Formats: sequence, structure tokens, C-alpha cells
Amino acid sequence: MNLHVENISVELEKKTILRDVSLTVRSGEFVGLIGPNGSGKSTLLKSIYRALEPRSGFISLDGADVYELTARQNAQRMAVVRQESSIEFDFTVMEIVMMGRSPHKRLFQTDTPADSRICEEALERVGMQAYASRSFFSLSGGEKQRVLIARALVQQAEFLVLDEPTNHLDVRYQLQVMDLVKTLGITVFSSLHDLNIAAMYCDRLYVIRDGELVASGTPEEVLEPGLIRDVFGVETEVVTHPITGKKHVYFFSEAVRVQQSRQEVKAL
Ligand SMILES: Nc1ncnc2c1ncn2[C@@H]1O[C@H](COP(=O)(O)OP(=O)(O)OP(=O)(O)O)[C@@H](O)[C@H]1O
Repeated sequence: MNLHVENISVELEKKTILRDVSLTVRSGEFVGLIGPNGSGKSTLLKSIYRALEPRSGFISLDGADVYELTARQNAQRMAVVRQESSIEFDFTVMEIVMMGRSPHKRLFQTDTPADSRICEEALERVGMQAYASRSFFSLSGGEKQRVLIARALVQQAEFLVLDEPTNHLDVRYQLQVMDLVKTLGITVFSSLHDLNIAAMYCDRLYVIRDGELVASGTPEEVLEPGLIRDVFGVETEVVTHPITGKKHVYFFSEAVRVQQSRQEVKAL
């Protein structure tokens, strides 16, 4: 499934949030979106999953305008894991995951044993099978996140949109969730805060700052100290990881830099 975003602009409360954004995610690619807080990552993803129609521009999945598809057609093509859960009423974990099957059902069609099996498998893949009958509201942030990923999995869509999927997850589940998404072999577009996770898992990255894309390329091309300084305002050292061969970013806090320059002055 190919995603094309062409020249989209979004304005909210008379403020331009996205300016002339164009990008492509090709079939089977895992593409990351990185940028500082408030740079427009969620807004761009919302435009793609139709929660926020852009003022101008065009978004298509395999050539079909996403805003022309019915909600059902769209849900068969695209699954979404949002940053904040939109679950308003308390359901069990299994009921939440089962909701992901609805694009594959007719109106009022009941859940089949096959649906239950698919949901159980998805819960197992995210390590939440023991929680099937628990209330969703009683879960921790990380547990909720894993359940929402299971719900996206059972939708069996070919295109997955993730808004900071590792938010709330401890390091083990960060890696587990990213490994899982990677092994699905489907097309993924994901916003990410952790640059090292982005380097490990993404085939390509887009960098957004103040609502505009400012760089794109492979993690090897994009993740370099000058760009990270310009976009995130932090100093880094970027090395090639000796085991994975991927880029690895070390960050220097302002306090460490001040201490280091004092030591350098003393040594003179
Ligand atoms: N409904 C709204 N009305 C006005 N401004 C909004 C609205 N929603 C978002 N914004 C603004 O748009 C900008 C981009 O927000 P967005 O949530 O897309 O950023 P983000 O890159 O996802 O941030 P974060 O990393 O903090 O999640 C921010 O300045 C935000 O305050």
C-alpha cells in the first residue's frame, strides 16, 4: 500500500500548523516522522487518518483519495494507534480488541470463533493474553498501549499509522512492540520521539520543524549532529553502533557541556 501526501497545509485557529507538506511511503516501507514537541507530527498523522481534513492538498492510498473513501473502506486499508486513546466507556480488553474486527463484518454481524481466535493471537503477540477479561480503564498506560496495538493488528490493514507507539512503554516493550510491527511486513508510517529507536527500525525518516519538512532520507543520511542541533537544539555525538551497524545518538545535556568547557578552561 503506497501513501502519497501532496502539498498539504493545515490551519487551526488562524495559525498555520502544517505548510505545504509532501511525502511518500512506499509499499512495505517503515517510515518514521521525527521532530520536536509541537512541530506538527500528530497533526500530519491526523490528516492522514482523516481526523483533521487539510485546508489544501491531497492524500492518497494506492491512488485513492483517503477523503473520498467510506469509513469502512478506509478502515480496511489503514489501522491507527493514536497517542491518546479515544476509548470513552469501559470495556474489557477483549471487547476493545474485538472492535478492530468491525471493518470486516456486516452490520449487526456477531463475533465468530475465527474473530475470537484472531483477537487472542493478537493479545498474545503483545503479551496481554492474561488480561483479556480485565477492564481497559484499570490498565496502566503501557498496558493500554499494547492493547491498542493488538486492536490495530486484528484490523489486518496493509497500512499502519502509529503516533508515538513506544510512549508509556518500558524498554523491553518498546523493543518488543517495534520488533512486532517490523515483522508484520506491512507499510508503516510512525511518529517517534526516540531517535535511536528511529535509527534501529526505520527504512527512511522525515524530519518536521514548525510544520514544515526540513529533511528526509535514510537514518544514516538524516541523523547527524548538525541537523539534530538545528532541529532539536541539542548537542550530540552520532556513532555507528558496533553490533547493529545502525546509527546511535549520544546526547549531551547543557549541564554536562558547561562542566566540560570549565574543565577545558582549567586545563589551559
Ligand atoms: N486544535 C488545535 N487548535 C490550535 N492549535 C493546535 C490544535 N491542535 C494542535 N495545535 C497546535 O499545533 C502545533 C502542532 O501540534 P502537534 O500535536 O501536531 O505537534 P507534535 O509534533 O505531535 O507534538 P508532540 O511531540 O508534543 O506530541 C502545536 O503548536 C499545537 O499547539
